[in-house]
Amino acid sequence: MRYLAAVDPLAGAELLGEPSVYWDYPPAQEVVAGWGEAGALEAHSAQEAQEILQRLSSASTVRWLDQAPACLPGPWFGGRRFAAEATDAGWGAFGFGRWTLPERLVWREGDRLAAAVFVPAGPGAEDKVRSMLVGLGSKFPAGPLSVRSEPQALRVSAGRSAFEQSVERATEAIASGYFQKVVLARAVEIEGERPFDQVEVLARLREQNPRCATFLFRAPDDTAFLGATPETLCRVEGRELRTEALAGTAPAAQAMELVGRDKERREHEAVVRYILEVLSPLAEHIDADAAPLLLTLRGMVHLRTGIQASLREGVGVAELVAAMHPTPAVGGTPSAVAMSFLLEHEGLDRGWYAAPVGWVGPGRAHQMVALRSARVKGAQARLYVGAGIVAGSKAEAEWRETELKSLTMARALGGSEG
Ligand SMILES: C=C(O[C@@H]1C=C(C(=O)O)C=C[C@H]1O)C(=O)O
Repeated sequence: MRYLAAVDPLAGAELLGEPSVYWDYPPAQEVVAGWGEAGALEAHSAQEAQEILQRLSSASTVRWLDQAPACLPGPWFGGRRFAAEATDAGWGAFGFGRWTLPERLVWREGDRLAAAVFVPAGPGAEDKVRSMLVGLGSKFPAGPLSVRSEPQALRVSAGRSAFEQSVERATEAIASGYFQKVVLARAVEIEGERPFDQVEVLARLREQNPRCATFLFRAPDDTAFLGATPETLCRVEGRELRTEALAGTAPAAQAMELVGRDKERREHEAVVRYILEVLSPLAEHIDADAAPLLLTLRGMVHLRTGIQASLREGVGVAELVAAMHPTPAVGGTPSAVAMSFLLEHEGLDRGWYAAPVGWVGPGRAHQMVALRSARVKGAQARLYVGAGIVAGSKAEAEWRETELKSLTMARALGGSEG
């Protein structure tokens, strides 16, 4: 690795083109961009995904020529599907799960940027790494990325009546006692006047959503999955775990009422209870906030309960993801019944939406729940949004909530500041 005289990993796009991965989470000062692919691991099932996470988090998969960096976010980046059943060919290249080791990686370390280059081991590898690193250092743009393009008009299509019908079906099933909560999602098809400039979309997402993780993962067919999500599934540092329950939503103007609303409190409590329950066999000690606080985002607020734990020996990101996903913030309660309801009635292949995405390295990992996100190829974007349904949910209000959530991506895709 070497340090760069530069300030913004994303500015590397001016030299290297669209990145293959991007991850920017200001609350933990994780900012990293990657180009190319020195290695990739693909999972075909939840079991294989777990094995890959286990392997990437237990021992170093790379050999550093000099000192290993202390707080690199990565070096592996990827995600997995929400559920196994795949019906949308647009997700095909992402596989069930996929993790990549970029060829070039640039990240923030304190107030500096660091860079690393990875190549497959073999004769001449060391020389290649050193010369690529020198090349990267001498050409990497020094300033921040400048956003240039004009806002563009978007053509948007979404199926309101189908969504509202599913909400009604869900509230009936809840009233009949089949389950207590289910999170219903829908897709919004968006077409731009010209191909989306993914780098600019990322730049706007990070600027407009400083409390979220702005992310991008690129599949081998060049389809990108990107977004700005507020929800951490698990952040692991050795034996220390940080997680959260994030559920219950209101427009920003109704922030003060949200804490007292019964329906939103029930939606939220379902998530807190579930997380505490699944963590209990995995942790020596768990600490949860006594009551939810407001998490304020652009235009909306959520109820958030912060949860920390000391993990038992041998428990890492792989065991956590296997136990926690899907939480009732994106699935439902009881989980298995809600998941089969989704399979039957949601009529949507969520792909990587609402599933764990993030980075992983030896003993450290950060997995977030991929919300407020879209699959983008050329001028086409397929955006995903959902809302928690409990007893008392009204179809129209849930529709409005998903509309509100869709603005995070729509604003960034259209280039508007609003
Ligand atoms: C499902 C989404 O968000 C989730 C559902 C929420 C809710 O129902 O209140 C709030 C935050 C997220 O846990 C989404 O953004 O698509």
